[in-house]
Amino acid sequence: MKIAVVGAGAMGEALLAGWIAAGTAPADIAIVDASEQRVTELEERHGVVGVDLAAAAHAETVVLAVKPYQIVGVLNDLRDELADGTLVVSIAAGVPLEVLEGALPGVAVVRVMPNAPALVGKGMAGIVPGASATGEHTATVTGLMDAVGRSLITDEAHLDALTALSGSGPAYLFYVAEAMIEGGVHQGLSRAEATELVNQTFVGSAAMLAESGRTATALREMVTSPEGTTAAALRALDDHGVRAAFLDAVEQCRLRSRRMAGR
Ligand SMILES: NC(=O)C1=CN([C@@H]2O[C@H](COP(=O)(O)OP(=O)(O)OC[C@H]3O[C@@H](n4cnc5c(N)ncnc54)[C@H](OP(=O)(O)O)[C@@H]3O)[C@@H](O)[C@H]2O)C=CC1
Ligand SMILES: O=C(O)[C@@H]1CCC=N1
Repeated sequence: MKIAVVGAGAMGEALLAGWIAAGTAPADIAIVDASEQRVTELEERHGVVGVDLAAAAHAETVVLAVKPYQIVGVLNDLRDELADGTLVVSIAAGVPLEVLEGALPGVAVVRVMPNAPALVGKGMAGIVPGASATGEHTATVTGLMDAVGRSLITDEAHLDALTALSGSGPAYLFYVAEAMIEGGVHQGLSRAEATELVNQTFVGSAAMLAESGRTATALREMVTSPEGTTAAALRALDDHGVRAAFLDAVEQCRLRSRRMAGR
């Protein structure tokens, strides 16, 4: 078994589905979850194999995808079961290497902050290798994350801020999409029409950010005709302090990530 995902919730499923879409055989992926029903659901949906933690501990790479407050319990259960040479990856927000490595002395550990678009091969992940992780371990993790999007090797000191942009960021964008759809409904469009208009506007705008080689500012200016409709809309967003709200949201997210670790 190549990969074991411990905690097959929203992000665990996004990663394993992304890996399968990228060519990993489902039989090479094992899952462990507190809920038997969830295991059966994912076995049926993806063809992966449900195992217990002792079996998962013999995978080449064990990905810990439980909630942050559940990690320590899992680490304690895992410690005596881990096979020699197993690489442990934690995707838990806010749980520092100090805690992970303290619970698994001598084990190669890598911290990763992935994001939900890994599900569709467009993820963005931050990677922080622990003290016992070799270049080969880091390359393994980079390979796993690049298979479902892109990755960046960073310092642990920057991981809370990275979480506040790419980790939680998809939720901010879905929130903006929801609000725009609501705006369209308020202006008389059907919900289906508004949804199609907004979803495709996100797809097109994201493609421009990715492919045009231009900055967000240049692209925003391109849409904003002098004395035009967009300028009127952006003025309303500024009047409502939307930019400041985003600055604060990113800060609150970073602080929450820090607080989760008790730092
Ligand atoms: N959601 C996201 O977009 C992202 C999440 N993350 C990180 O991923 C982790 C998981 O988040 P998310 O997927 O949203 O959370 P979920 O609650 O959806 O997933 C966690 C899963 O782990 C299960 N679980 C709990 N305890 C155990 C255990 N002892 N052994 C095995 N499975 C267990 C849970 O079961 P039950 O519900 O029954 O407790 C649940 O199915 C978090 O640490 C989060 O910080 C990182 C980046 C992005
Ligand atoms: O909301 C959370 O805590 C997780 C971590 C990053 C995205 N979701």
